[in-house]
Amino acid sequence: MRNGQKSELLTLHTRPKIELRSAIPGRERWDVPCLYRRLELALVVEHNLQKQAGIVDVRANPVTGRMLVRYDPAVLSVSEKVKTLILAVLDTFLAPHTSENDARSTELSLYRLLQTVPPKRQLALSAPASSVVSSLLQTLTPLVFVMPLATAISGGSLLLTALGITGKVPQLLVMSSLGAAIFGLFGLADYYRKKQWNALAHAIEHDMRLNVFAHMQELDMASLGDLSTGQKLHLVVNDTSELRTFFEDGPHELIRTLTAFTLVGTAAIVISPSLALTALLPLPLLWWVARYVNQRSAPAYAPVQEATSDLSHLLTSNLSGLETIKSFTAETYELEQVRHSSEAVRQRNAEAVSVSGFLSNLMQLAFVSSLLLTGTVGGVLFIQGAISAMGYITMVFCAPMFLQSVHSLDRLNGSYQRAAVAAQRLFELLDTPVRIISGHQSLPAAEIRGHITLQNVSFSYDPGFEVLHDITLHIPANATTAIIGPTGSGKTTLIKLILRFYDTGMGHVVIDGIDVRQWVLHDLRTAIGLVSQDVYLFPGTVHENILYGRPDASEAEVTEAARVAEAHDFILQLPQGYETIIGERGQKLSGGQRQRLSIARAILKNAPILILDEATASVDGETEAAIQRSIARLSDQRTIIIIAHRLSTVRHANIIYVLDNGQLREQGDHETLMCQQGLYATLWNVHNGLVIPSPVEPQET
Ligand SMILES: Nc1ncnc2c1ncn2[C@@H]1O[C@H](COP(=O)(O)OP(=O)(O)OP(=O)(O)O)[C@@H](O)[C@H]1O
Repeated sequence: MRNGQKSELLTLHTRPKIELRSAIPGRERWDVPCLYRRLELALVVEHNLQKQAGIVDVRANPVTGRMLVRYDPAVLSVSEKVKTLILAVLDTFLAPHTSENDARSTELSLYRLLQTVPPKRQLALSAPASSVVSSLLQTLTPLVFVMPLATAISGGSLLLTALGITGKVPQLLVMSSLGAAIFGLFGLADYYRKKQWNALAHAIEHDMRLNVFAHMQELDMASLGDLSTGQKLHLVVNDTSELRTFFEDGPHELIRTLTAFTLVGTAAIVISPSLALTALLPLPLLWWVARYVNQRSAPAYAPVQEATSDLSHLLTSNLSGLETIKSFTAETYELEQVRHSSEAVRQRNAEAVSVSGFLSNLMQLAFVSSLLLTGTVGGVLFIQGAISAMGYITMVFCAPMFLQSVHSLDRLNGSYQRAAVAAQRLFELLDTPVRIISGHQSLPAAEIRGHITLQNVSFSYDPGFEVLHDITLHIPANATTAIIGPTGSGKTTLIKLILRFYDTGMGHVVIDGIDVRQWVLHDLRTAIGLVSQDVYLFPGTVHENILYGRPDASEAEVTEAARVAEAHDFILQLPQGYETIIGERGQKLSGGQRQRLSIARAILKNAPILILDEATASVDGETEAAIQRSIARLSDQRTIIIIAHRLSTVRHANIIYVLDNGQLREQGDHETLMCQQGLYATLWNVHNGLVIPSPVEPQET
């Protein structure tokens, strides 16, 4: 960040003024003047506001000084809450010390990013070197025209005459050939330069994308829980590509500008100091016009971007809710919404084109005026004999390149800032420590017996809100254990602790006598087959999805796993059987079919511990009973844990644990628990319609 911007940040630490422009439930547009022309602040505020609970999406626009906030009305019911959040985030980043730290950390991030470049040693050297060569040649390209022209109108080249080439026509031919050679060389050098920077930029993007993705995979659920899928995607795709965009052009633009300044400036001073001064004269004017145009042409397009973003948001939500729209016969209403939104894009675009057309003419006018000034003053100096024809022509041809640099430097600044903020966001994630550290105790799956013990386990997702309280229980090997309890009682949480998606706050989870924290994480998770509540299937074929459980399994093993999961018959009825493509998240299958595929996948994994978390909730009773029978046959070779709300599913389990509100209330087999006449018996009776649940009793399990 520039010093000027730093001080700008420092001066703005009084409470910012913000004003609501428009609001509909779930979406508000705010005027936030302190964001105006402060790209970096806008990006940082946008990033941090997005992390707040209830905020769905934020667009902070430094060009208009406005902010669009999409939020979840269920969490942030009133506008005042959104306002409080915006002010809290602004306060944090406008406070003097924080701003400076933030500026420093942005710069540090870019510096850290540059440190990742040297390992790409060859590219790190060849890209800047090719830029220097290409820039030198580009600065010389005006000579392609200057040399023949000067030869034709002057008395000929003294140098060529001295070399024995006399006569204007031969000299003209030599000059033209030399010019063509320079131009040709520049073409080659620039082609090579583009390839080098492109390769380096893509290598940086590729490495960063892989690092960030790998780190996301390693991070525990608690660290990632703050980021929405959209934000994760933004980091992996958009922020990394922001770095590539900068490296593709930014450093080369800088080298080119410096080369043009140095070469043309030196040439101008050698030819005539007064002409050099003349060439510099229009610079302040041009700088001012370039800034004016850049600052105003972006605002002209900002409303177009906002309208386009609104339209795409509307389309995305409409297209994903097509079934709901149809069921409420709201097609006409939705079409009107889209028509209105699309019309806004068209109108704003027309307005933007008329403004930007004017601004581009203004820029051209400033550019031509600058050239005319140099040309006129140079012409006067030539007439007075202060400079030669060659010098005059050289300046007239070189000045445009010199002056153009001013325009590109201003653009470069914007691209640099976007890359610096993207780098900061990426390093912020990479710096998030991995909290679930693998242990050193290695245990091959074949040697695992599958005794699981929870010793005085307490756990909370958020400090102060304990969801499991002092649980001690034993899950025997080669038997079926059921965990039941009312919704939200902590059943899934308990499973997550066994898998080490989270670590216990207090107490121990022990498998085969070893604390799970001592296990090699890979071994632990390989030893457990999980069918979770939220079935996730990959967009591919049925066969590929089952094979995900054990990629080296044979055809026969895949079919056998499908049979055990009662999936084989329905798979054969699909259009292409096992080769049927099941669509995104398996959307071409019914809920029950999806569940059976995920059971088959877990069975194929053939892990010594199999956990079924509401795995048969969406299949009919008959199919469920068949799956139960198949799984029961597996239970003498492995530990099976079943979580189910349908109590008939767990009736035959060897041991049933009843959780209630994070506490272990009862344990025993079905008969024992029924005799106890406690919570289990009540739930069983409710389940079988023997008791009508009262509002104070648990409604269902
Ligand atoms: N990632 C999370 N962050 C914060 N709280 C959570 C998280 N996941 C679950 N909880 C809370 O922990 C408690 C137990 O949730 P859990 O999913 O373990 O219940 P459950 O018994 O499996 O419920 P269900 O039968 O509805 O699946 C609930 O109060 C829930 O709100």
